[in-house]
Amino acid sequence: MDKLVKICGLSTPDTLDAALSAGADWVGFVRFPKSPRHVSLETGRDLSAQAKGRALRVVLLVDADDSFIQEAVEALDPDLLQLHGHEGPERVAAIRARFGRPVMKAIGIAEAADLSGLAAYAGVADHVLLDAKPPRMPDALPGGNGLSFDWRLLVGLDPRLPFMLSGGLGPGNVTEAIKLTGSKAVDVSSGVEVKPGVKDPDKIEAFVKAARAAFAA
Ligand SMILES: O=C(O)c1ccccc1NCC(=O)[C@H](O)[C@H](O)COP(=O)(O)O
Repeated sequence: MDKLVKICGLSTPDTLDAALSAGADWVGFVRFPKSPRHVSLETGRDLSAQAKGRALRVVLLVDADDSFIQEAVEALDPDLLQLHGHEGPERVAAIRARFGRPVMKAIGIAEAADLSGLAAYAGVADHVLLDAKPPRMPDALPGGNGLSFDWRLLVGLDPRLPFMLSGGLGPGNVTEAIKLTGSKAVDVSSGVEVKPGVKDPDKIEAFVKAARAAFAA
């Protein structure tokens, strides 16, 4: 995987423009109604058109059924689908085959044992997103919680497919995260916000700059 910076949960033209102008490689749009970052099909269509040709467009879905995925694919025409629920290898393979888009499967990490599930996605998913496991609370979101996991778990890891590091990253810690894990790809949502769902253009720019500098070091 090339060196990649992804800004996830963009929901307005201005903050999307900030991400594109800062040089984000991937931009993410959330299609999950319980999320403060959820975009309607109409907004998603417009944002996706704005990003087309400037960044790879990712649509994030959580345990979505085929009709929900179909309408997202038709409206947003994503370059990649991010599956952030309990989709197992068979479901990931089925979605990839049916919708003809590359897929990134999110895996929640809290301890070393959580990494053992990765191998099952080799040859099935195109990428994995290693994210912090969500808190065990009834209303917790499956992702976008601003929580980190212990990055030392990734030292020496052979994930057998390209991985992107996520969870609690921000302009102030992405340098250390890249240095420690050697990750070639990073993803952020809460760390470039002023409050859940409200992105900050200055933080977006600072994050992209810090990640690029760390990749180059
Ligand atoms: O961002 C959300 O609201 C969201 C909702 C449901 C599932 C996943 C969600 N976000 C996942 C992401 O891609 C985030 O970028 C990733 O979990 C990291 O989030 P953060 O720790 O807030 O940077």
